[in-house]
Amino acid sequence: MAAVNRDESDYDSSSSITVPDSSRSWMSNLSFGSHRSSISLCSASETSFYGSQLKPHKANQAAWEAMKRLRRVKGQVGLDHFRLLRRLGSGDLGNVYLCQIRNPVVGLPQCFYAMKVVDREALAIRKKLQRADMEKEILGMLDHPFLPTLYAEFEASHYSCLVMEYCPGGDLYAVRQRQLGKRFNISSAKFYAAEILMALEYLHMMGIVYRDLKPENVLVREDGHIMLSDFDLSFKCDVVPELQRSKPSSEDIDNKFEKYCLTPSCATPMHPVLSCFSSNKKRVSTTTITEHVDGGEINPEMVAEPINARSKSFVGTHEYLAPEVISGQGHGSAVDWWTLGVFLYEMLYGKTPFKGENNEKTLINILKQPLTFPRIRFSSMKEFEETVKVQDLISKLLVKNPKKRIGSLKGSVEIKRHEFFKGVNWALIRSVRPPEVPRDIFKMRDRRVYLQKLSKEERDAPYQIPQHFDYF
Ligand SMILES: Nc1ncnc2c1ncn2[C@@H]1O[C@H](COP(=O)(O)OP(=O)(O)OP(=O)(O)O)[C@@H](O)[C@H]1O
Repeated sequence: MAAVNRDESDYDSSSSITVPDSSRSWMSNLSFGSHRSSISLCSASETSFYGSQLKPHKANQAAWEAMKRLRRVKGQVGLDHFRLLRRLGSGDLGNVYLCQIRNPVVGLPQCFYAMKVVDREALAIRKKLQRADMEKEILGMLDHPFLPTLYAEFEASHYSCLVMEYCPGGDLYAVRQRQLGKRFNISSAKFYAAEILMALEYLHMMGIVYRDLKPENVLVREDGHIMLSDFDLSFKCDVVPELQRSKPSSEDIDNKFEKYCLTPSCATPMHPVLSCFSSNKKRVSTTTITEHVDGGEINPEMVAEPINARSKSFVGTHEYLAPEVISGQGHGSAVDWWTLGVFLYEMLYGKTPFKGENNEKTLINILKQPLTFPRIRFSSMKEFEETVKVQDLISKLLVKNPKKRIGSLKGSVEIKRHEFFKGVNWALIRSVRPPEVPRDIFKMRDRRVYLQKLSKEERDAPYQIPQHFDYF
């Protein structure tokens, strides 16, 4: 997702430390069609539809039902079935539009969707097509309340279109700017961190390392709960379930790490993001079930962590890069726990922990500078106690050595057990009232603007791909 005033990088690493040119940014403004005079008016064709797969958590949702009915009636879902209302934002890969189904399904409320439109020709020239394809593949796999649902995907001319859930609450970077002192209070930060932790846990279980956690990529849904977005920097590997009967020693883990981490295809530098994407059975990652003997009782515990998945790509946002990404030594799922630490820090203190005067200094700080926290005044004993706990968690997440970082052995389970999250009802968190619910704003502003009735002519007119995708 496009960041506001935040420098980002997508440099491929070599095995040495690379300090990229601070002026380079991967938020270049791709404007569809601005460089081409015409686009052929071929009809949109649906390449595949993930709706045919089960998305159990969406079973009763109107937006999902409307899409299923559309597919049933039309056979295929394509661009001409949607009305694009406005551009929601743009990123390195494409533009995202707010849209609705052109002829609403009788009996169902008219729903909004977000459509990500990617110009495949332009991306091919920029050698970023594989990223877009990976994002599409990952989105198609997801079925989780805090992750995007891909309702439909199709191609229209040389554009690739992904129809997803629309999040009217903006991103957490923007939400933070509205808070008093541009900082969240501890309980709000805990809520958002807990939901993100659940989303990361699910991704890791699926063998996906997210790699791009930052407030700009955390969108707020209509009900105030979060949705992680933007998977074009993620990497995916095979997850092989494994039953682990005893707690592994750190030596075992180190051995495993050595054994799997640098298989040739994984270690190939200059092959960004996709270096771990191909299915290579040697690059085993694990879904582990451990049994703990605690006071004579065995407490089986599900641990899913692609610990052994490795990539050497230099991707991410400078301030959020983990030390092992910068040093190019190969990284795995522990990078997501590092970014969770940076995220929590930014939520609470309104800045990231290692930011330097420029990108180069930031990277050096990440590698060398010890973690410190700003001094703050406490308004209550409870706030003091909570601060001690959250600072302890952040310190454990921001351990520079990935093998010693919390979460690197048993994944999310270790983090969920931390004192800071004590009392969080993980199973019911999606039913908890979020700190902010954008529904009211949505009702007042967006609905008035976007729920205008279409005339019959408008509804019936066939959709034509505009010369420039921005004009609609
Ligand atoms: N589901 C959504 N609901 C509302 N707005 C969205 C949604 N998805 C994306 N956006 C908006 O569109 C912008 C661009 O989206 P996104 O980050 O997915 O594009 P991208 O090309 O992958 O970006 P990046 O350069 O970060 O890789 C976001 O900043 C956000 O404002």
